[in-house]
Amino acid sequence: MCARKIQMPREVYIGPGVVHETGEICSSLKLFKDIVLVTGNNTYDIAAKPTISSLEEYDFNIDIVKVHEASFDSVNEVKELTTENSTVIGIGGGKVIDVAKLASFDENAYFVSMPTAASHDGMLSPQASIKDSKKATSVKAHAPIAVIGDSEIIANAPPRLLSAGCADLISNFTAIKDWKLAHRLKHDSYSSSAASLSLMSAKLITDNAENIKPGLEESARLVIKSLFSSGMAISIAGSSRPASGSEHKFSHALDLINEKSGLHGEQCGIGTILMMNVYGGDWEFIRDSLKAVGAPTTAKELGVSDDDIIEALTLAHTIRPERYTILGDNGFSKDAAYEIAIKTGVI
Ligand SMILES: NC(=O)C1=CN([C@@H]2O[C@H](COP(=O)(O)OP(=O)(O)OC[C@H]3O[C@@H](n4cnc5c(N)ncnc54)[C@H](OP(=O)(O)O)[C@@H]3O)[C@@H](O)[C@H]2O)C=CC1
Ligand SMILES: O=C(CO)COP(=O)(O)O
Ligand SMILES: [Zn+2]
Repeated sequence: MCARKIQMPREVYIGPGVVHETGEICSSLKLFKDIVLVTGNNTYDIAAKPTISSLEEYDFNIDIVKVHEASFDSVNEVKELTTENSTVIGIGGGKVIDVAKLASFDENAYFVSMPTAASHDGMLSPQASIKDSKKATSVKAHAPIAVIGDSEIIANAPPRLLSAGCADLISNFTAIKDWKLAHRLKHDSYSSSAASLSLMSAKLITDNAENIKPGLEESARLVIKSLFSSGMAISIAGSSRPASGSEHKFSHALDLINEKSGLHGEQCGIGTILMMNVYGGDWEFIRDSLKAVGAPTTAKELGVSDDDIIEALTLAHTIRPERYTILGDNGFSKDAAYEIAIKTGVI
C-alpha cells in the first residue's frame, strides 16, 4: 500500500470538570473494561483519583502504574499489565502520556490521553519521545482514541508548566526553518500544510503572549488548543519534524548532560533563541515572546550552568543525526557556542 496514514484522535473533550465524566466517555466509546491507568506522583492525587471514581461508577476494572520517566523500562512496565483487550489511559504530563501511548500501541490496546498540564504538544500526536541513558528517540506510535482535557486542572497546574507549553510552541519557528532547510538540501519530505499549521500554532502564542496568564481557564484553553493543533501538524507530517528541529536537539542534549535541567518546553525555548540567532532571524522577538509568557531566557533562569549550555550546544548535532538541521553534520565548535550564547544573553 502506498497511501500514507494520517492519524487523528476520534474525540476530544475539553472543559472544566470533564475528568469526572471519564467513565461515561469511555463507556460511550465502548472501550475495553480493563483499564491500565498510567500516571505520575503529582498527577495521581490531582487527576487520577477523580478519574478512578468516575470509571468505577461505570464498572471498569483498574490497574494503576506510576511512572517517573519516559524510558523503555517504564513502557515495558505498562506493557506487562496491558493486553489487546485493555484500555490504557495516560494521565499527566508529557512523559506519562508518551509512556502510555507507546505501551498501548505495542500491545494493540486502546489509548486515551488525559493531559493535566499545557506543557507540551504531544498529547494527541502519534509519536512518542522516549529517552534512555544516552539516547533520545522519537518512536512511531498511535494517536489517542480520545483526549480528555480538564481545563480546570490544566489552568490550576503550576504556572511554569503553562510557560513551558508556550515555549514548546514558540520553538516551532526554528523547527520549520530547519525542516525547510532539510527539504532543500537533503530532499527530506516536506508538507506545507503541516508547516503552516505548526507556524499558526506558534503565532497564536506570540500574538496573545501578553494575555496568557496562569490560573486563567481562558489562557489554559488557548494554549491547549494551540498545542493540539501543533500535535495535529505532527500527525499530518507523520513525524515530529514540524515541531522539533535544532532547538529540540539542544534540549535533548541538555537532558543527557544534566538530568536535573529544566522542563522540556523551557529548554526548547532557550534553544529557539540560540538557533534563531544562527539563522540570522529575529531572535530578540523570540526572547521577548518567551519573557512575556514567563518562560526562562537565560541559563541562570533555567537553573543550569553556563558550561552545560556550551556542552549542549556542541553536542546537539549528535542527537538524531539523520534529522538534518542548521547544525549540519559537525555542529558548533566550542568557541562558536560561547559566542552565540553570550551574544544572545543566554549565558
Ligand atoms: N510525543 C510528542 O510528540 C512530544 C513529547 N514531548 C515529551 O514530553 C515530555 C515533557 O512533558 P512535560 O509535561 O513538560 O514534563 P513531565 O511529564 O516531566 O511533567 C513535568 C512535571 O509536571 C507535573 N505535573 C503535570 N501536571 C500537573 C498538574 N496539573 N499539577 C501539578 N503538577 C503537574 C508532573 O508530575 P508527575 O510527577 O505526576 O508526573 C511532572 O513532575 C518530554 O519527555 C518530551 O520529550 C514533548 C512534546 C511532544
Ligand atoms: O518535543 C517534540 C515536539 O514539541 C517532539 O519531540 P522529539 O524532539 O522527541 O521528536
Ligand atoms: Zn517539544
